[in-house]
Amino acid sequence: MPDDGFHVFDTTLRDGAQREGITLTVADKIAIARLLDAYGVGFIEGGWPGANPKDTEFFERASRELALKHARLTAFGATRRPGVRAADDPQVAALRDSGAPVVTLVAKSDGRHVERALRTTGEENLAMIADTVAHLRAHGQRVFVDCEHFFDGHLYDPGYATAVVRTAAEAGADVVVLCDTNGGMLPERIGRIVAEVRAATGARVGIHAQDDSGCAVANTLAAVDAGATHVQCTANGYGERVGNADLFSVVAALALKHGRDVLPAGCLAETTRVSQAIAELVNIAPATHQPYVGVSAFAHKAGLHASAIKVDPDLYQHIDPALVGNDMRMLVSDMAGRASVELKAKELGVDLGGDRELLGRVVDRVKRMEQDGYSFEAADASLELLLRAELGRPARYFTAESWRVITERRADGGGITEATVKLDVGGDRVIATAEGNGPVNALDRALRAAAEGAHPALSGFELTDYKVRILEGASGTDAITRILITFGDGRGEWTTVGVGENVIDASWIALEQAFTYGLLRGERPEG
Ligand SMILES: CC(=O)SCCNC(=O)CCNC(=O)[C@H](O)C(C)(C)COP(=O)(O)OP(=O)(O)OC[C@H]1O[C@@H](n2cnc3c(N)ncnc32)[C@H](O)[C@@H]1OP(=O)(O)O
Ligand SMILES: CC(=O)C(=O)O
Repeated sequence: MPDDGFHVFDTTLRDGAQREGITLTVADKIAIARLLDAYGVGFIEGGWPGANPKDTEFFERASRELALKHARLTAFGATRRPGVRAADDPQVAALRDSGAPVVTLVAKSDGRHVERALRTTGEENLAMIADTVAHLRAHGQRVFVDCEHFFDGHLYDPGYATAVVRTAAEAGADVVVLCDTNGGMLPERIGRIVAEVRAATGARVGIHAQDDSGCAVANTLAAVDAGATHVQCTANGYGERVGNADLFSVVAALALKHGRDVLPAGCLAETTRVSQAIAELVNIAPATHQPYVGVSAFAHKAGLHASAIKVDPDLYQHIDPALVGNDMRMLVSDMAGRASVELKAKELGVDLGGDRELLGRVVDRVKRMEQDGYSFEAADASLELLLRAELGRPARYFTAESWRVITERRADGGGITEATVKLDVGGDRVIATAEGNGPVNALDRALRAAAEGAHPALSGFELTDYKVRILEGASGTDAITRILITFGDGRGEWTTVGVGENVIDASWIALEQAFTYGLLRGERPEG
């Protein structure tokens, strides 16, 4: 269990929810809080009680429903309004009565904001901070103070910004968090100011970095290097405008590069799973290129990289992906060499026996096909069929003699699409015709009708994705079309690629391969 000497503070449910496109229900918040708690963060900022009914309800339900194992629930809100006592300010009362053992208070620390946004004096702002901290402390709550616009404020008037930190600490704030609210700072300046503030005040200092200059993670780590012992982050970097410091990058860097025990034992390996689960809950597709957790974070495409990775994966990876629950992936494309193909074949469970001549043939074929418009990066199933064919062991459950599609449109707007396929299935010539709502649907049905008798597993295959990409767009309707088709069978999914001068040709190739590959994988033992 990480000790209280270093805080991983998550604000996904508060600052993360300020991202455009995220709208969380109370149930979403509870589910995310459970994931973060199991992941082992020290604090979960749940929202701003009193600011909206949802956040108020979250805190009511959290006290009853969330039995947090690692994290302490934290309520966020502002210092009292100017000219009122903290005890008489209804929004301070909402924080006090939220049931949260910890409160994070946002306070102004930039003189310009005090004068122009709060419309009060520097002195009154200091009194607002001191009163509010003392009031909540007197009610037994632990208090952190988020100094909004701290770094800009420090550049404008270092004396006043430092006085804010000193006031908060002297009033009983446990941690004074220096915020790069506008996100424009760079790491060197963050490190220097954090060190100066610590030396001047002796306060325990935290960091909250927005990502507007693309430096939130670097700024967080620079602050830690300069002595900050509390890091505020959000899952996948969600947050206001472009976002916050990504929790997963920060935690992985602290654990794996700084050697700090920031999570309970065993939790770091859950990083990728937790990142993806939260992405699902907020309904934003996981960022494929996110450091540490993205599906491409350890995907290797260049042939030279693969040839070194074959000797030792560490030669082209900054960490072992398993440490954060991710996997290395090999991509085969026109940038591949023999080593890429060899490693990819291993990943797919196809033994090429280290045959250099065979590997060279596969590389040449892939490169030629990619030149013609194919892309194997996202179509492992097509690549595996190609490897098997080159090995002289093609997967073949049926052979197409011909296919035909007719689409009829009537003047009244009605119409029909009909496909006929002629197959050789185990030596029998089978002809089947089917109707569909479009050419691909009709071909899909006709193919099943022809082959299902011999291969009943086909009935369990379901099309889950169909992507069309027009290549060489300049040639208009003469363009080449690339189709990626994904099928599933309840146990998993697979993707095939087809290329052709028309969309139906390309779709047929991808469809035929998808059915073939589905039957092939059905022969393998579960898992
Ligand atoms: C940097 C950050 O991301 S901080 C997080 C900010 N999060 C949010 O704003 C989301 C939730 N906010 C809300 O629901 C609303 O803004 C509320 C309920 C908090 C306030 O709503 P309203 O009372 O209608 O005020 P409004 O939003 O227009 O303005 C904010 C007020 O808070 C005051 N204020 C701003 N910062 C502070 C502070 N640190 N201490 C005290 N008061 C503050 C402003 O001066 C302004 O006062 P005014 O109403 O006298 O002009
Ligand atoms: C507190 C906060 O979210 C900020 O200053 O950016």
